[in-house]
Amino acid sequence: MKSIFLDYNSTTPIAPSVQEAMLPFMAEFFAGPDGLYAQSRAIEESLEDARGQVAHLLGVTSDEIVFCGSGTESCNLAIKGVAATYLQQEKPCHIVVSAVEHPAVAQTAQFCRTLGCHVSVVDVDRHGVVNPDDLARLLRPETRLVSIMMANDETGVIQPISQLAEVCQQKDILFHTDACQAAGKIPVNPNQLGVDLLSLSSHKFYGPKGAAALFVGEGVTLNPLIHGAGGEHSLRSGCENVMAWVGMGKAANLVGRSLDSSAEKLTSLCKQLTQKLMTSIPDRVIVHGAAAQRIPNTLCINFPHISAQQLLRRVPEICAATSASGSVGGTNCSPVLQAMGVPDEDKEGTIRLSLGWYTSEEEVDRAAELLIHAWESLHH
Ligand SMILES: Cc1ncc(COP(=O)(O)O)c(C=O)c1O
Repeated sequence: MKSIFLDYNSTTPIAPSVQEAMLPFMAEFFAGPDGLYAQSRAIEESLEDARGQVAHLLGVTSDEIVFCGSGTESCNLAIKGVAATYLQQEKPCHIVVSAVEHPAVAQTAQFCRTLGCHVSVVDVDRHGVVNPDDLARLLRPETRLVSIMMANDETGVIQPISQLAEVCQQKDILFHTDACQAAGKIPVNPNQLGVDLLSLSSHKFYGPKGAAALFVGEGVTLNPLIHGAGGEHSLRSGCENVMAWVGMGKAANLVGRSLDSSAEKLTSLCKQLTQKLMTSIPDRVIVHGAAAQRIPNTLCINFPHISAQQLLRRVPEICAATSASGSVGGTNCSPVLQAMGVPDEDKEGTIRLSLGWYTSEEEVDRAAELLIHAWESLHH
C-alpha cells in the first residue's frame, strides 16, 4: 500500500540537498567548532554560515540567532528565559499567552505559574484569531511577556502579529511568537512584525529533527535554561549539533528561495482537495478557520456525522492527524477548536490534512476519493 503523506505540519522529510549538506559532518568533519586546529576552524565556519542562512530567512543578523534542539526548546528558552530574569530579582512577572498555543508554549506558561508567575490567557474569536483589544485589556504594569503563535498547527490560522506586538511595544512588554508552523511557509521577519523573540523549527521545513532556533532581538535579556561551558551566546551550553544546524541552514536557504512558488502550489492543491470533498459530500463539510488568513498548506476539515478516528481507520494509506496524534477532532477534542467555540457536531469528524512540497495532484485526487468513499461507507 503506497501511503499518501498529508501530515507535513507534524514533520517533513529532509530535502535531498539538505541531506547532502549534512553528510560530511557525520563523517570526516566530526570535531567541535571551538578548537584552535584547522578542522575545527572549518567546522566553525560552516556553523556560522548556517546561522547566517537562518538569519537571512528571517531578515535579521546572525548574532540574533540562537540554535537549539527543537521548537519546543526554543519556546521554553523564550518564556522561561524571560520569566527567570524577573523571578531572580524577586520582581512580579505576568505572562499572557493565547488560548490556541501549542503545548510548547501553553505547558511552559503553566510551569511558570508553579514558579510564581501569573499567567493570563487571551481568547480567540470563532475564526481562531486574537483581537488586539482583547490583548490590551489583559496587560498589567507587571506584564513582562506576551507569547502568541504566528500560525496555528491545527487550523493554519495566522494571527495579526504586528498589531498584537504593537500593543505590547507601546507598553515596553516583550513579545514572543512561536513561528514553528509559519517559517518556511509564509514570509517571517521579526523586525517587520515588531517581535522581540521568535521560535522556528527545522523539521517543519525540510530540515532535520534536533535543530531549531530562537531569534533574540538586540537588547533582549534572557536567562539560559542549560548552564555549562557557554556556547550559543551562553544561552545554551553543550557540544554543538553542527550536522543538524548545518542542515537547518541549508533548509532555511531552500525554503526562503521558494516561498512564493510553493505557497502558490499548495494553495492550489488545497483548493483542489476542498472542492472535491465539498462537491461529493452533500452535507456540511466545514473547514475550520476558513474565514481567517491561513498558511497555504493546512486544511482542518470536519466530515459530518462520523468520528475522525473511524474515518482515518478506514483510510490507513492516508497519513493525517487526529486527536490521537495530539491534535484536532475526535472525542478528546482539541483545545484549539474548543477555544474557537466550534460545536461538538462540527468537530467530532475533524481531521487535519497538511500538504507539502512533495504532494502531487494525483495524491490529492486519490486522497479525496478515499476519504469520500470512507465517509460514505460510515455514513450510510
Ligand atoms: C506551532 C508549533 N510550535 C511548536 C512545535 C514544537 O516543535 P518541535 O517539534 O520542533 O519541538 C510545533 C510542533 O508541532 C508546532 O506545531
